[in-house]
Formats: sequence, structure tokens, C-alpha cells
Amino acid sequence: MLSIASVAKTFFPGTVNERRALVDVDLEMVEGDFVTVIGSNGAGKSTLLNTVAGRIIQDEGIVSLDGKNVSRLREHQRASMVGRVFQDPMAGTAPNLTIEENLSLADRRGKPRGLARGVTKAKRERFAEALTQLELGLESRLKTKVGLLSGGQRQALSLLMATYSDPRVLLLDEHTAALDPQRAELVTRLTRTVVEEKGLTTLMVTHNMVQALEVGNRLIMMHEGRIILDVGPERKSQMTPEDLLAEFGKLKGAVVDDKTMLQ
Ligand SMILES: Nc1ncnc2c1ncn2[C@@H]1O[C@H](COP(=O)(O)OP(=O)(O)OP(=O)(O)O)[C@@H](O)[C@H]1O
Repeated sequence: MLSIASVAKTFFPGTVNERRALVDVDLEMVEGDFVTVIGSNGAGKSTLLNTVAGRIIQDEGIVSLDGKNVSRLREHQRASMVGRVFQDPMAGTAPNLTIEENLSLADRRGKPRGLARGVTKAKRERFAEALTQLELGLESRLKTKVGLLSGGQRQALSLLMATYSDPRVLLLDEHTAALDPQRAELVTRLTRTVVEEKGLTTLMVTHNMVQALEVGNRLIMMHEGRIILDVGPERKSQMTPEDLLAEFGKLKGAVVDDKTMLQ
């Protein structure tokens, strides 16, 4: 479904600032796989997501979606296939537009330009129904500007928007990290629900090892641009955060802030 084959990316090659962000990375995901991604700072996690989204084009290797080589497609050309939520709650929504206008943008993603821009009654009803699932009461605030929402509300809306047009793959880049524990818990719960309901193939980067083990059916650990651990459902369900810390401990040069990671 999502195939990353022999992908490599080096920033500033041949200079003193050279950074080998991805080194010969292979990852095969089947439809409905939910993979959590952990790794120390600078391990290459965001770069991996960026190569799937098309924000960064790899130097070597192939990224395929549904058997189609998308390696040379730019980010906007993959937009209908890829949903993404970032760490920053401000990144996924437009603050000066209302909730329904934001959802309208999400609804139009990947559809031909020139489709009616207005929010029809039928659409409004669909938006309200989708918002009800968030259990935040946003369905009665369709005309509220998104800039007035709290970080947690915005992130829940970002998640809804990223998944609204049923992307082929969902990328979550530490999307709960900037929220307080209660809101993070809420957004994690919503994530599980929406991924399960829509059967989305998902890659989720997190620094939180408890979350990495609780969520998803597979876990990968990255270090210095490589996937150095790939754990399937059975082993993952038996692993503890301490086991993951022990794996980090085996790595040379991996700096782990275990307070953050065990929160
Ligand atoms: N746009 C860029 N330009 C130059 N170097 C970059 C760029 N993006 C990432 N890098 C470098 O590539 C390496 C991998 O970075 P990346 O952001 O993918 O790591 P990460 O695992 O997501 O780290 P973190 O957990 O700290 O966010 C790092 O050395 C980083 O400095």
C-alpha cells in the first residue's frame, strides 16, 4: 500500500553541514497498518514523513502509494492521497476562517478546482455530523473563527480535516506533543477512533513511548537515518516502555530524555 524502498536523503551534501537524514530506508506498509515511529532527536523521523508527503524529494529510492511510484510528485500533487497533522495546532487550520469554511477546504481537497465554494445546507449538515464525533460541541459553532479555539480543539479539528477526504495515508508528526496531558489524551483517543473507522494506513511520530506502544499495530525505531527496530503486533503488545528505553540504551550516541518519553 505504502512502500518506501531504499530511500536516502542527505542535506547539504559535501559540505561541513552535511546531514544524512535517511540512509537506505525500507518500509512496507499494508492497508490499514498503523505504525508508530520513535527515535532520538535528529533520527530522521520528520524527514521520513516529509518524503511520503512530497515536501522533501529523496535523493535515492522510491516511494509508492497503491503501487504507483509517487517519488517525483510534488506535495500539492499528492495532497489528495496524503493527510497530515503537525505538532503545532496552528499549522493545520486557517485561523481567520470559520470552522465550516475550514472544513469546506478539507472537503474540496483533491477535487477539481472551480467546484462551488459556498457551504450548502447539505454540506453544513455533514460538517456538523462529523464534528459531533469530536464531542467538543463544535457542531454548534460552525460560524466561529478557528483562531478563537483552544489548542486542543484546533488539533482535533486538524485531525478531522486531514482525514475528511479519506486520504490513502495519514501522517501524524508528534501531533499531541504540544497539548496538555488531558487534551493529548483526547486527541489520541480521537486518532484511534478515526483511524479505525476509516481503516486508514497511518504513520505516527511520537516521543512518548507509552503512546507509541498503546497506539497502532506496529512500531519502528529510527536512529541516525535508519530503521533499527521494527516490531509487529504480537511483540509490541508485550513490550513495556522500559523495554524501549533499553533498546535506546544499546544505541551509540542516542540522547534520550526519558522524562519526556515516559510521560
Ligand atoms: N530542511 C532541512 N535542511 C537541513 N537539514 C535538515 C532539514 N531537515 C532535517 N535536517 C537534518 O536531518 C536530520 C534528521 O532530521 P529530522 O527532522 O528528520 O529528525 P527527527 O527524527 O524528526 O528529529 P526530532 O525528533 O528532533 O524532530 C537532522 O540532522 C536534521 O538537522
